[in-house]
Amino acid sequence: MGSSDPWEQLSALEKKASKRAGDERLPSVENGSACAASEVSTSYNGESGENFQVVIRVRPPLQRELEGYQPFRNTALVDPGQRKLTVSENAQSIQNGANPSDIALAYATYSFTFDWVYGPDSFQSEVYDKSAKGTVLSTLQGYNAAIIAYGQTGTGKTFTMEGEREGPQRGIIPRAVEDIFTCIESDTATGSKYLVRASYLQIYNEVISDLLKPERHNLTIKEDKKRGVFVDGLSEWVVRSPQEVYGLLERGAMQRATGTTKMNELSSRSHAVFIIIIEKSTVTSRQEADGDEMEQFRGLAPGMGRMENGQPAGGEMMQCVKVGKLNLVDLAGSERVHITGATGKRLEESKKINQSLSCLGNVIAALTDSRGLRTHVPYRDSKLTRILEDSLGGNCKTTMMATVSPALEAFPETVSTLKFAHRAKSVRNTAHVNEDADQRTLLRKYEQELRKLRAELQMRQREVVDKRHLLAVEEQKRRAEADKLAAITALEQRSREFMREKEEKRRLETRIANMQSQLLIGGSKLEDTPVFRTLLAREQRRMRGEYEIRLRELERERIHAEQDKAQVDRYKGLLVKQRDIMTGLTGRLNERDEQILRLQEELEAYDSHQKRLEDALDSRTAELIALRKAAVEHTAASPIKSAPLQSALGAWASGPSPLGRGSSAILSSSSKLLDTNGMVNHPAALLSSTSSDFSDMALLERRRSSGTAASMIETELGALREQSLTHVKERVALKAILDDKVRALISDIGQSVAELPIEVRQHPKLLRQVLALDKLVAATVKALSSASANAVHSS
Ligand SMILES: Nc1ncnc2c1ncn2[C@@H]1O[C@H](COP(=O)(O)OP(=O)(O)OP(=O)(O)O)[C@@H](O)[C@H]1O
Repeated sequence: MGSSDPWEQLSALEKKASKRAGDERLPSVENGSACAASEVSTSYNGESGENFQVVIRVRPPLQRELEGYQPFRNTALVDPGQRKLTVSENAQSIQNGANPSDIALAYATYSFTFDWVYGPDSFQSEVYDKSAKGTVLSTLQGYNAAIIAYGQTGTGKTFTMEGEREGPQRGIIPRAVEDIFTCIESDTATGSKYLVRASYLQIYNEVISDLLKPERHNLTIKEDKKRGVFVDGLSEWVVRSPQEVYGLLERGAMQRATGTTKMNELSSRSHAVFIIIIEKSTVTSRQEADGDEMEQFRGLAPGMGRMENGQPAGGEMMQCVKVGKLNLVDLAGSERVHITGATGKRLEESKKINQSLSCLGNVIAALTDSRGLRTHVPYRDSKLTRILEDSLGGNCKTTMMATVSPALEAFPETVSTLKFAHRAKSVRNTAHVNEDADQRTLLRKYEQELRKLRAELQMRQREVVDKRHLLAVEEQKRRAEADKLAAITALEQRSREFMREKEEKRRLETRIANMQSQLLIGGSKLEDTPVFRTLLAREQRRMRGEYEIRLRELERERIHAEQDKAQVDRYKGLLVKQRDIMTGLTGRLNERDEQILRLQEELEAYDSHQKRLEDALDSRTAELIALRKAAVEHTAASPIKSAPLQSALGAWASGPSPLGRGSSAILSSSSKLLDTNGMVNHPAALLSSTSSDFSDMALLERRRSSGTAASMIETELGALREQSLTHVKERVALKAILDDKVRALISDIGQSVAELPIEVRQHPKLLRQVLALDKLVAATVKALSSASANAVHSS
């Protein structure tokens, strides 16, 4: 399909489809042919599927159409009773009684029947009640439902879907929201619960955005078995009243892309989908429930799901959750760009809108393929068709609301819309109730969360009760202790009183005894009478008994009090001891921590110091090896042998060649300590080998090989002697040259200098240089003389 204009594409599709179906009578706007209204009507007269309704709404003429450069001419004739709409370029004549078939001969004339046709005078309430209400309310039963407004730009899609928020001009969305909440409120069945949430998205230039969370942009569409097709990352808002939904709608409307076009001052430039998801939970007894659909439900309400003798108590209660989804779709209006004169951004928008509407046309065409093959439905060709996949030919009760203009200037678009809508009438949907068989609904999650929270609350309450009990016991204990203290104080007081009484009694007894000793009864003292004595003895016994009992009691109480005090003291002592131990332990732990930290730091410092030393050692070792090697080579190559240097080199320097056996042994020994890259493998070992053990190693090497290589040494010695003699000769010759020729040369120079002019002769540098040269020659001759003597001596 080359063109991006949906009208043209639809016509092409119509032509194709009609050819396939062998239906040549279908009208075609593009080829200008027209057919009789009755014929057209008959050809389209199939019953629409119950789950896919198509209705048409003709809006009243707009001011712009009434006041246009041409006088307004109506093209739409509505017959609501017959659910029939006739559109004609000469509708006026038909309205005046002319036969539509006759008019169709000269003017393009079409007749269609739909599930409902609304004329320009229709009310919003009428449209909603007859064509939307049923679809909307089916969502409360767990069905998917969709209302899709389709039509040319400026024909009343937004007016029909949204209208005004209040008053009689309220559109389908506000009325649907009201109805949903009214139904929920009026559902008084016990156990019925609802959870309603809403989302709002737009597809603008093929990009899906969340209108309620604008930062969520460029969302992707996903599909899974449970949820069907859904927009990943789209925000969902739980709503509890129509007002909350209106709030969301207003927020979303502010984000929605709109613009002014030639056809509509506030044209929607995006497809908008307002989604309402309703989860309904009902509780029924198992007997009433369908085994497959219901899920055992326990714990939502007291007594539910109780088991008695392994049988459900009083009929086991079941929870059933149904999920209904309502898609309210306000499509962006299609337009013929060459007529509307769109340019720049508007042109791009229009292209994208037309493109996605073309995809919608393709999907409808595929779904209504007259061959009934439906091999491939191109849902994935656009975001719009992908989102509406369920609503078009899927699990959904869908109402397509096609809007048209009555104006003659919009006649081609009107015819195209009607053809598209009529084709859509053949779409068949299969709607079924969505049961939450796998417990994934939000409602269930909320309920589970609620149950968990309630259980937690109960536990907390129990804990609070326990704590209260503990507090009461502690209060009792505190009071008992206070009482005990009071009792002890009282006892001490009583004890003191008792002692006082006892003292008083003794005093009285003494007084009585004193007084009685004065009395005489029948010639004898009163106390001496037997009656008196008996009485006194009895009284004394009684009093003693009483006092003894009282004393025993007091003693018992005292012991008790002392024991309690001792116990308290013991506990106190223990606690103090434990506290001291803890304090001590904490102190020691802190000390240990500090010590460990200090040690750690020291260790680190030592490590880095050691590292530095090792590095220094490595470089020194390398230097030493290089120096020794250079010295050996130098000694071997030099004709002059310095005794101190040779003794310093020790065994290194001895050998027949500049790199003789001694030095090669050392070098091979040191090379063992170097890896293939010449890196020092073990610096400490190398140091000890190079500083003192190299000569030992060379000697050892010599000893080891002395037995076997004695002859080799002899040969080497002979060669050395010869070499030495040659050197002696060379030195003697050199000495003679220096003595004769150089001295003579110097005296010549001296004479030449003496002959020079006085100012040149007195030049300090020249004289000094001649003297220095003379001295140098003398020293060299001397050195050569002693070296020759030594060489002669040693050889
Ligand atoms: N049935 C109607 N009764 C009265 N006025 C209507 C009706 N339908 C549409 N209108 C008016 O027509 C104009 C265009 O309508 P609307 O914006 O709803 O068109 P649209 O199809 O949504 O356009 P677009 O696709 O460009 O967004 C508005 O001013 C609206 O009030």
